[in-house]
Amino acid sequence: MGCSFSGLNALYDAVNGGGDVWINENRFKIVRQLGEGGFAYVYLVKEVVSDSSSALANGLAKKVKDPSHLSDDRTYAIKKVLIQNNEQLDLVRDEIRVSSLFSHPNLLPLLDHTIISVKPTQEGSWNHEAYLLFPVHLDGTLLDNSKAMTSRKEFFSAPDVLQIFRQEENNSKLEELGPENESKEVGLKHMHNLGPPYAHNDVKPGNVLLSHRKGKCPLAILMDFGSARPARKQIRSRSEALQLQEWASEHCSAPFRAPELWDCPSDADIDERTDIWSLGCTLFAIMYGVSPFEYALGESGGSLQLAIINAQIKWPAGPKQPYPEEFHHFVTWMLQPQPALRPCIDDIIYHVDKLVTKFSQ
Ligand SMILES: Nc1ncnc2c1ncn2[C@@H]1O[C@H](COP(=O)(O)OP(=O)(O)OP(=O)(O)O)[C@@H](O)[C@H]1O
Repeated sequence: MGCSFSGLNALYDAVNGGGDVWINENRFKIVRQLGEGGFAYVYLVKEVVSDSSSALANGLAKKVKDPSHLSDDRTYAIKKVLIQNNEQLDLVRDEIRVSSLFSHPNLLPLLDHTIISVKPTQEGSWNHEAYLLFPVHLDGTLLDNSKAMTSRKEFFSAPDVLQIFRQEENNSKLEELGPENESKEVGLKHMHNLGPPYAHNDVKPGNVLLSHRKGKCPLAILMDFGSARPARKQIRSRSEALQLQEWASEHCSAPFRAPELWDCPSDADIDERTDIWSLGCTLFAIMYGVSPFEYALGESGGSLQLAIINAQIKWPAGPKQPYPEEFHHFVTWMLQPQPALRPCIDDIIYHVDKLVTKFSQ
């Protein structure tokens, strides 16, 4: 993936003037900041078109393959990534390359991107900025939503937990798209079933955007493919194991990180079930607002790594349990510390469908 330098000066001047951002031939006005990450800022933007009557036929519409990704009011999200060295540049290029592999209603699509050089660093090498354009979802992440619930001492209802997790309703849309999309699947299954299978590697409530819909359960959209990689790795030496652990410590959020990524044996077959562990932690967090291991350590603290390696799970006690025992068993099943015994995404979908039948009536 090469850098695009089109519109370089216009883009640089506009951004520094605090006004518009150009991504290739399209111009966007920054409305406000939506969030920020490690080296990134995310803005709500509005596409600027010269002739508003033909807005949806021009500009971005010419660029975006799937018209359902275009917004009626021309608002989008732009993620601006600050790049200081070649390693960071490679990471952004990976994020762009990997994002273009997926097309699924539960995976946030990358609509367009540009990488520009901005100014030389003191050492004389160039700094870059990447601008990534996405559909915008203004109802916050699953983390924002579950934190708000927890602070009000409220819980998602049992059927809502299952619907958010399963996303079945949304996927009936897939069946309308044609036979190749006929199987009811969630976004993660789409990634795990690619050839080769990809792992997201950072499944957590902060990486799931929610979009509320009238009379339906919220649409959950997995984002942030910066850490997604081919999932299957054969580890055959101590140094390969340490390399994997080091990579995971930088890319996989600690409270949601699978045990084999904390303490990898020198002879191990790693696969996409690292994501199933994170999915189990995410389901716990939909119910109780935090990862199970942060919950188990509580205020007294302790080693997160040990709690995870020992699969030390604790359930909220009390006479009024918001969720049936089956939900706890389901989470415990996903949090199987031995990866070879952990279920895969097809098992999860089969099981959650049984729970939906039982608890969503
Ligand atoms: N498409 C979007 N629509 C609405 N808000 C968004 C969108 N993308 C990102 N955000 C907001 O911006 C925040 C940061 O985005 P993102 O997680 O992609 O950045 P990051 O640098 O990869 O973060 P991290 O360092 O946590 O991995 C999100 O938590 C979310 O609140």
